[in-house]
Amino acid sequence: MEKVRMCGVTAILHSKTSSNESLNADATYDVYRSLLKLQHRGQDAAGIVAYNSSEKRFHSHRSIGLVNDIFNESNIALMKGDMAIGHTRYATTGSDSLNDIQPLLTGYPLGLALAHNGNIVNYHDLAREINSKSSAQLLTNNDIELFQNIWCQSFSVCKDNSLAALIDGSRRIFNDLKGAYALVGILGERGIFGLRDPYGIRPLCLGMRESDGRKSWILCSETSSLIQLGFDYIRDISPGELIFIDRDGEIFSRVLVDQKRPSTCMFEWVYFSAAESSIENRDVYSVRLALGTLLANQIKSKYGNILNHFDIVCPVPDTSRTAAIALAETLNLPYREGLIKNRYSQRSFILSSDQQRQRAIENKLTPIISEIKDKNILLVDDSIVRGTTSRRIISLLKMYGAKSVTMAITCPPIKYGCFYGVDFPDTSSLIASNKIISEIELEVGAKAIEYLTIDNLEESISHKGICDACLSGQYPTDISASEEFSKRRSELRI
Ligand SMILES: O=P(O)(O)OC[C@H]1O[C@H](OP(=O)(O)OP(=O)(O)O)[C@H](O)[C@@H]1O
Ligand SMILES: NC(=O)CC[C@H](N)C(=O)O
Ligand code: SF4
Ligand SMILES: [Mg+2]
Repeated sequence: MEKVRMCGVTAILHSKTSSNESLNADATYDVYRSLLKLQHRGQDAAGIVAYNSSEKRFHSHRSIGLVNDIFNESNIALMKGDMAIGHTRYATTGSDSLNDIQPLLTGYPLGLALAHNGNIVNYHDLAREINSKSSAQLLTNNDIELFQNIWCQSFSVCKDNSLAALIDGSRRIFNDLKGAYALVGILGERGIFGLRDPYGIRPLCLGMRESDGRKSWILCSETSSLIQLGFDYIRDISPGELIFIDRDGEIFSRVLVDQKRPSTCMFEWVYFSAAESSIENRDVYSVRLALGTLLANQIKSKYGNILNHFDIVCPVPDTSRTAAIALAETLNLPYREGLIKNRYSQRSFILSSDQQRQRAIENKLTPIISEIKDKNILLVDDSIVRGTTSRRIISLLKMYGAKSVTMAITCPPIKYGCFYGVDFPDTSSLIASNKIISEIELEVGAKAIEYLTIDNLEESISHKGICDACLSGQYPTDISASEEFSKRRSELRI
C-alpha cells in the first residue's frame, strides 16, 4: 500500500533544582532517544529544537531522512538544552522539502518552537487569508505555521503575560483551525507546553521522571518513548486541553473547550502505533490480540470446519503479526511466517507515490517457499488501504505455489479519505471506495476476504470514543474545506 502518513512529537523539560543546575541534564539527548521510538510514525524528515537556559538561546537541527541519519552523538552534544522538542515527519500538508520540516522556530515576539502531529483541513483558506494581509507572510507550506502565526499575534498583544497569551492563542486555534492536532512547544525562558485538538483525534500523553530531587516531564505521541526513557506514565492530555510546564516543573493545565465526544483515531491501535505503546490507556498489543480473536470468531461462524478450508495462518509483516497470533490460536490452526520482511526496509504505506510504494513492497517481502507451497493460506493483514500490498503479496504467494489465499483483515473496509494526519485524503485512491467485496477479491486475487466488522472493531478497542470516519464517512470536525485540500494535495504529490 502506499504508506500511511503520520508524525511523531515529543517534548522534554528538565526542571531547575534549588541550585539551578538544570543544564546538567540534557533534554536534547532524551528527545533524540524518544524520536528513535517514534520513527515508525514518520520517515520523511526529523528535527529537534532545544532551549539552553544558561546560554539563553535556542539550538535547532532539522533534515530530510531518518532520525539516526540526521543525529549523532557529536551534533547532539552541540545543542544541549534543558528543554527540547522533536518531530518525526510524514508530510500531509506542504512538501517533503527542507523548508517544510518541523519543528518550526521563531525568535519574535517571544522565542517559540512548535511541532505537531495532525492536519488542518481548512489550511488553504487560512493561508490565503494570512497572505492577503499586509502585516504577515507565510514562509512555509506547512500547517504548523498557522499555529505559529496565531500565537505570535497573541504574544504581541499580551506581552507581559505569556501564559495569558498561550491561553488566548489556544482558544483562537480551537475556534479557527479545523482538523486534528497533537502539538508540543517550547516558550523560550518559560517552559514547554502541549495542546490537543477538541476531539482528541491524535494521541498525546504526559510522563514524569524523578532523579536527585529533580523532576523531568515528557509530552509525547506514544508511551513507548516513556518506557524507553524511564518515565512514568501520568495520563493522556485531554481533548481540548492546554498543558504548560514551567522551568520549576510546575504544571498549569486547563481544558479550554466544551466537552465534545472524543474521537481518537481507531487506526492508531490498528496500524500506526507501536505494539508496545498504550494509547488512551488501551494497550495497543492487547487491542491487536482482541482484533485477531474477534475476526477469528467471524471466520469460525462463516466457514464451519476450518480445517476443510485452511492449512496455515500467515501474517503480512510487520503490523498484523500480533493479531495473526490470536487469530491462529482461536482457530486452532498452525501459525507460520510465510513471508519474511527485510529488516532494513521501511513501512511502505507512508511513502509518497504509487511507484515508490510498489517498489518498496517488492523489495521488502520474500516468501519462505517450503511454508507456502501447496497450502491453503489464511493471510492476515491489519488493513487494506489502496490494495498495493495485498495485490503484490497474493501474486507472490501464488507464484511460489500457494494453493489458495484467503485474506483476514482486522480493519473494516476503508472507504473515505482521511484529513487528520494520515495521508489518504483522496477517496478515489482507496480500493474499497467504490467496490463491493467480491470486486476487491477479484482485484487483489484473493479467494475471499473477511473484513472485521465495525462492531467488532469498537469492541476490541473498547474506548469511550473513536474516530472511524474513513470507515463510516462520519467526520468529527467540519470538513467543508476537504475538497480543495484533497485537490491541492494530489497536485503536490508525484
Ligand atoms: O493496502 P495498502 O495501501 O497497500 O496498505 C496496507 C498495508 O500498509 C501497511 O503496511 P506497511 O508496510 O506500511 O507497514 P508494516 O510493516 O508496519 O505492516 C499496512 O500494515 C498494510 O500491510
Ligand atoms: N502526519 C502528520 O502529522 C503531518 C503533520 C503536518 N501536517 C506536516 O505535514 O508536517
Ligand atoms: S479518518 Fe480514519 S485514519 Fe483518519 S483519523 Fe479518522 S479513523 Fe484515523
Ligand atoms: Mg503492513
